[in-house]
Amino acid sequence: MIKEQFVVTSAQMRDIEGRIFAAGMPVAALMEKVAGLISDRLQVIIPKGRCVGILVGPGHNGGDALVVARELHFRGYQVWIYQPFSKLKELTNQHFQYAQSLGIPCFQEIDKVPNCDFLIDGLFGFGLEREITDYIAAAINYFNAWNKQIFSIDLPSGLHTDTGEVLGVAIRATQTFCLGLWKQGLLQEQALEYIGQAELIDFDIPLADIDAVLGEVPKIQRITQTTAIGTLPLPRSPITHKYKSGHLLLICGSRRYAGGAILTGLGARASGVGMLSIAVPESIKPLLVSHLPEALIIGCPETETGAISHLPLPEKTHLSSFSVIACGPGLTQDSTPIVQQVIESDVPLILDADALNILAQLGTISTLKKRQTTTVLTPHTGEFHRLFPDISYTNRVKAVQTAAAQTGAVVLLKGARTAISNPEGVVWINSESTPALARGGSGDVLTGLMGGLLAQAAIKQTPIEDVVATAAWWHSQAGILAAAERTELGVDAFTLTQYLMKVLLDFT
Ligand SMILES: NC(=O)C1=CN([C@@H]2O[C@H](COP(=O)(O)OP(=O)(O)OC[C@H]3O[C@@H](n4cnc5c(N)ncnc54)[C@H](O)[C@@H]3O)[C@@H](O)[C@H]2O)[C@@H](O)CC1
Ligand SMILES: Nc1ncnc2c1ncn2[C@@H]1O[C@H](COP(=O)(O)OP(=O)(O)O)[C@@H](O)[C@H]1O
Ligand SMILES: [K+]
Repeated sequence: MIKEQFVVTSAQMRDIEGRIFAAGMPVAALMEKVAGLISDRLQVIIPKGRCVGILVGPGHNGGDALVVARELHFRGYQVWIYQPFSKLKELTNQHFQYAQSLGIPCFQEIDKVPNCDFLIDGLFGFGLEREITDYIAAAINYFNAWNKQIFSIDLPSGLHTDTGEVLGVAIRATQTFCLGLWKQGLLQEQALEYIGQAELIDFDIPLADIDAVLGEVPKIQRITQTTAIGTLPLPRSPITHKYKSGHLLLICGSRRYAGGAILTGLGARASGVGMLSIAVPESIKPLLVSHLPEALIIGCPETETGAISHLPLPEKTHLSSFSVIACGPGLTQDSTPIVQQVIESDVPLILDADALNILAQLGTISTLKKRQTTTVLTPHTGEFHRLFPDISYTNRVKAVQTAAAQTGAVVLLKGARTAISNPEGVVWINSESTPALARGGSGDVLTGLMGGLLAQAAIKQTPIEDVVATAAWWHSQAGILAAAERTELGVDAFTLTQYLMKVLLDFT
């Protein structure tokens, strides 16, 4: 495991730091080390000599900020301190005394602070334990209203370390320097607008201390480039052949939603899967053939609404010749028998979009409980609510853990920070994405991509949830790359499929 993968609660961070201090590392030394790293980063970002306002809280987050104030002061920045608290922790108080002895202007009153273009938020870190009220809340609102660049130490002050919810009011940071290990709250959707650009400041926490607190297999992990790339079926064996790179069956599309089938097919194509079969209603078969000449397009009998009525394949035996089946994009809700058929098959299965809506109608838990092989569900929040009406999805980590435990499936809940859980409750969070993906069709692309990767993984026995996490990572990295080159308005689902390959060229 690498540092970037771990995700901790405030209690776990407290325990980990407690082990470091118990082993002999003086608190003040760690603070000096951490704040020194932050000061180095800030000197790269903030032009020399500029005015910098330091917001200091009563705890060690404030202590960090005071060390930063001292260092920037010596480096020639115009520093002032706003410190409105009457009682400070001992170490924080010492740093405050010293800053004052250096002649750094310190203000207790909000209306006395001079204007400046850069603010350092050292009010609260992972020790925030209750709602922020009265004059501190007023101060946070005041500084937010400046609309200046704010750099938060560890967390934007006011965010709950574990859930990311705003405790009354919170600093809207331009950048957040998360200390040591990613805090769980920084990976929650509701925190995103307060975090700004987040980066991890590694201060050499021994892995032994992390393992001692989080255990061998941590419950929650951040998907990282390293883990994602490591899971890809690369490099290929020189003696491979098309059947050794998996055979994926997509069951998707309808006369009404032909595009969904094409997008899913293009996502699958980008995965590198060896053999791709796509079952669609007969009437749109020519369309698929023209877009995906390499795929085996299976024209199916269709209902009068233009949905697949049944698969023309001979019963089950044929289905089991596929490594993976991905079913749902553009299917419409008139294809219930197909969804029942694939659920009853013994083939690893991804259900998305309308297949999920049909599953919800059939009864999520009762229908899935018969399945013995791999099932992956990829709902967005709306589909999730239909599938699991009594699971709240405000805490998305808990939501996917509960859904996965109840169904025995791997559950991926799509969104700005996609969360994935396996039935044992191990959760992966995709912590980097782009709102450019929030457009119709981009979920279809993910389904195809994931199906193709799973089909290849079946050959290599790669754990299912690692492959699902890699698909989510690859998909969002393609969105990020496309948005960088075409703006966040320029990433339609078809374009997204074209960027999937570019991502790998960057990372491999
Ligand atoms: N533990 C350590 O020695 C280290 C901690 N670090 C820094 O210290 C921070 C944790 O320090 P602390 O544990 O002191 O906690 P914080 O500095 O996050 O602040 C908690 C303090 O604020 C008070 N407080 C909490 N909620 C409040 C509210 N709503 N209104 C008013 N006061 C409130 C608490 O009573 C406590 O004194 C980390 O986020 C990080 O910035 C790093 O320097 C590494 C070393
Ligand atoms: N605000 C956002 N930021 C980043 N990614 C997002 C955001 N909103 C949605 N997404 C991603 O976009 C895709 C949308 O999928 P979905 O809702 O299934 O679309 P469709 O069903 O139309 O294909 C998912 O991969 C989801 O994670
Ligand atoms: K802070």
